[in-house]
Amino acid sequence: MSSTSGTPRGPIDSSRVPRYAGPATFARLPRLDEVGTADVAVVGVPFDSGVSYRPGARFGGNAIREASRLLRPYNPAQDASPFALAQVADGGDIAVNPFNINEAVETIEAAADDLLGTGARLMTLGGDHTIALPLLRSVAKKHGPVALLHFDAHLDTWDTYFGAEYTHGTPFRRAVEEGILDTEALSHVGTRGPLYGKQDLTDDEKMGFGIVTSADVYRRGADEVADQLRQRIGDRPLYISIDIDCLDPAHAPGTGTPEAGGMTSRELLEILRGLASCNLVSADVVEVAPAYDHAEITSVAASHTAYELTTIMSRQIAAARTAGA
Ligand SMILES: N=C(N)NCCCC(=O)O
Ligand SMILES: [Zn+2]
Ligand SMILES: [Zn+2]
Repeated sequence: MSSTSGTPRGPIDSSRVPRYAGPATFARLPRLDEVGTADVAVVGVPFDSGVSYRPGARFGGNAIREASRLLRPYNPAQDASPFALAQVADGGDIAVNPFNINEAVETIEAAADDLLGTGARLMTLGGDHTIALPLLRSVAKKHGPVALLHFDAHLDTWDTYFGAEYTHGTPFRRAVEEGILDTEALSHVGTRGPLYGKQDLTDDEKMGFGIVTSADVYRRGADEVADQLRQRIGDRPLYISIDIDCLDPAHAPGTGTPEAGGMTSRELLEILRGLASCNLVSADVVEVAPAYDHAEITSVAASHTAYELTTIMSRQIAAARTAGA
């Protein structure tokens, strides 16, 4: 059955089947092959060959799925039941070559093309931040250059590492060079930590990015930051890329390049809720490296982050359907 028409199939009922039983899918949702097509496809990309420090984000997607067993069907913060409003399904993993970054980038783009071609929006679970480039390429083929909200401790607009163009520190410079971002609406949020030089900031600004540092979030508060971001984005098609290291290492220790002084998970979730009216076409949550995690702190934060993003998309899909009906 194609579930984009008819009643969406929701998560396994945790009052009947204990939530710790059985194989993990995101939020205990059905697999994509069980429902045919989905409005939102949650997909893993187990790839971390683009990292500059600690490896391990290839295991991030499955760690987020495991942690997401505790998510419940109603989201009070957005007053919505995301899995009833739209068909959300777990599309499994995009299997990519760990020994050839260029090939991996091509494979991710092709797989994203296929999924977006079915009409689904993507909620991608990384993987390291390299994967944002092929995902953005694919989204831009469908929507044209997109607005980007990039939550991260890092700029990720550096040029190359050891001569490599495709790494987790360089996806957004490549994306600007390729013309797949709307340079009127680019923001980093949560930025902090030492840089290679002041030029990093000058280059970044020239590419069109605005910066909301983690200290700005602390000083101005989540609501004001969300208002400012919303104004900049307007009704443009929006892609949100969330590097879990935007959070303080206290809130997300399980990541590859941790930086002190980050946002709290409460701040991140609140900013996202403040963006609920934006036209979110796809999103990713990347850089969860479970080997450095403790008590699933990081993967729980990442699962709630993906839940808020999924809720935003589901609400918009339902609203568009009502408007079109
Ligand atoms: N995208 C992430 N997580 N990190 C980028 C850090 C690049 C560097 O080592 O300078
Ligand atoms: Zn980062
Ligand atoms: Zn990053």
